[in-house]
Amino acid sequence: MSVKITVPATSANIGIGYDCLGMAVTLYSHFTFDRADELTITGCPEEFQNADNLVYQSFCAALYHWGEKPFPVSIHIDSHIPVARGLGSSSTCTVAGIMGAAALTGRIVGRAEAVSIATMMEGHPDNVAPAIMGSLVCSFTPEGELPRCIRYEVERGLHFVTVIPPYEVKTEDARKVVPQEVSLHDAVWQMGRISGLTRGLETGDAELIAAACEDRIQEPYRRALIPDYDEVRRICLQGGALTMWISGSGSTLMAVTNDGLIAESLRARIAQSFPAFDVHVLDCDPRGVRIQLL
Ligand SMILES: Nc1ncnc2c1ncn2[C@@H]1O[C@H](COP(=O)(O)OP(=O)(O)OP(=O)(O)O)[C@@H](O)[C@H]1O
Ligand SMILES: N[C@@H](CCO)C(=O)O
Repeated sequence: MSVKITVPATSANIGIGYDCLGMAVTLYSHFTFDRADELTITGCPEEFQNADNLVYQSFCAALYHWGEKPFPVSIHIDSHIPVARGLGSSSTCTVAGIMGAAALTGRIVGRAEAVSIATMMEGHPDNVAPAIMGSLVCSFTPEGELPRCIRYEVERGLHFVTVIPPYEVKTEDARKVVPQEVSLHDAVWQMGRISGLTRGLETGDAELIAAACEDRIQEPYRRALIPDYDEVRRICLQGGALTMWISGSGSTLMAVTNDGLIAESLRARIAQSFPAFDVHVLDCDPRGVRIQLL
């Protein structure tokens, strides 16, 4: 029996919600698992075709967590999510490993358990929670407890123009430029806006989305790591986008519109100005991870 696990890309932070907000989008990685005589991994760069592969590491860690011994598998990866661009490629591997292990051993896993195991592996829930649960998720972890996840529906008429530069921004480097302390004024600034943005995305309130999505914690510092940030932002906002944020730790930039034609026009305009970039019009994925028996 083969098992196919499909995991959506995720955009962490959504600008204003550093390390706590994340949204699943309609770009996917597919992972096919089979029991085998020895470990084989195909479909990914050669550097990842070994036992250190994050999917296999996560597969083994999940089995250990359930008190079971790892066993050899063949894993085939068919990923449409670029690596180290701020679209949660590592989370797709983590989530796939857990769900592949569960499916091959006939284990039923709920969202809370999957998020909690995946958060232990990833260190933070902002990508793995929406990758598992779909939609927009706000998460936090009370001291010594499991992560709590609040899931919001996202208005179906919103479109996300996803601009993927050909260069990486390493999460480690992007975290170094974020100041460790914020002023009380900026903390208040963020709190009001995070509530405004989640409600805006839920209801599709264009004015609220545009007004609320202005981050003071990370984006003012991280924009300098993305050489084309200013020009892409100028094109998007002048072209009618409601807002634009850095997806995860970058380098991907994501603009929001409630007008499908503006989304298509922006995609074409950016593709024309930046021929080396990949540009997609994505929607919010409401389902999260899927399991298929082949
Ligand atoms: N197809 C793959 N096969 C094996 N490992 C992968 C694959 N895709 C991603 N990875 C792992 O994930 C790492 C990239 O994770 P990183 O957190 O830097 O970026 P990201 O998850 O793409 O972006 P972000 O966390 O900002 O959203 C790679 O170095 C590799 O270890
Ligand atoms: N919240 C994380 C996402 C990247 O993994 C960050 O912005 O650094």
